[in-house]
Amino acid sequence: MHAVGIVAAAGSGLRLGADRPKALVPLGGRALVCWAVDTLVDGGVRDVVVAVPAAEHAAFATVLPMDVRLVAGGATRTASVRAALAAVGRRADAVLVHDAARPLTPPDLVTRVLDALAAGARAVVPVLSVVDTTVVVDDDGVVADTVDRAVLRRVQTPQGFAREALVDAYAWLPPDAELTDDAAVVRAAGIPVATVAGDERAAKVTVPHDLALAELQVVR
Ligand SMILES: Nc1ccn([C@@H]2O[C@H](COP(=O)(O)OP(=O)(O)OP(=O)(O)O)[C@@H](O)[C@H]2O)c(=O)n1
Ligand SMILES: C[C@](O)(CO)[C@H](O)COP(=O)(O)O
Repeated sequence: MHAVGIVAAAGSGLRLGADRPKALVPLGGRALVCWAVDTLVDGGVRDVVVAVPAAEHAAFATVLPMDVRLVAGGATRTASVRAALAAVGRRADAVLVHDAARPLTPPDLVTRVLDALAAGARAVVPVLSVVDTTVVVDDDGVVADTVDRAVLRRVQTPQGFAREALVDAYAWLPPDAELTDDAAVVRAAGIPVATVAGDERAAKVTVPHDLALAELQVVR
């Protein structure tokens, strides 16, 4: 199977509040985006396209290896992945979409996703169970209900797709649509999404505390 990786790295990182785009923020001395690319490459996905903020192409080109292709991302994650997908050639059977914001994702998660695709899944996401009691809160901040968490899962990346399924789903999606992940795009297009076990180490760096935790994992 020939798999191409897409790294969504064009976000600004408002919630992190750093002095540069989140994907360029250092972790253990290396930009988050470099960790994300390494995860894909170490997991066996050597052809990688990275969606970067249009104005930051040069800065990303400086930190990333020469053979990684850069494309200008969009205003939303959906638009960024759409732009990167346009750069994926027809020779690819599979596409793995990963967040730059998940720097410590172990390569064996990539392997699990690839294995599920090789076994016939057209779309696959890594998921984790919900470990806390989970409630619905009304507009006044009052608990309205307790949810049956046994059926809930937290969704991570990399998410894997048969290339044609992902291309067809994005072609079907209205141009200005914004969904939080790519599994939602293919599901909206009617394609079933399988799951594999996620990994807590694939946690997303969203707020400053997440980066501090990631630094603790890097400095052993
Ligand atoms: N226009 C965008 C927005 C997000 N992303 C990417 O999607 C991933 C997940 O998004 P998130 O963690 O929410 O990143 P940001 O959008 O940068 O964060 P914030 O919402 O705090 O600004 C990140 O790797 C981010 O770079 C992207 O490629 N293009
Ligand atoms: C793609 C993703 O990381 C899967 O969990 C997530 O949906 C990104 O969402 P965010 O709210 O933009 O961080």
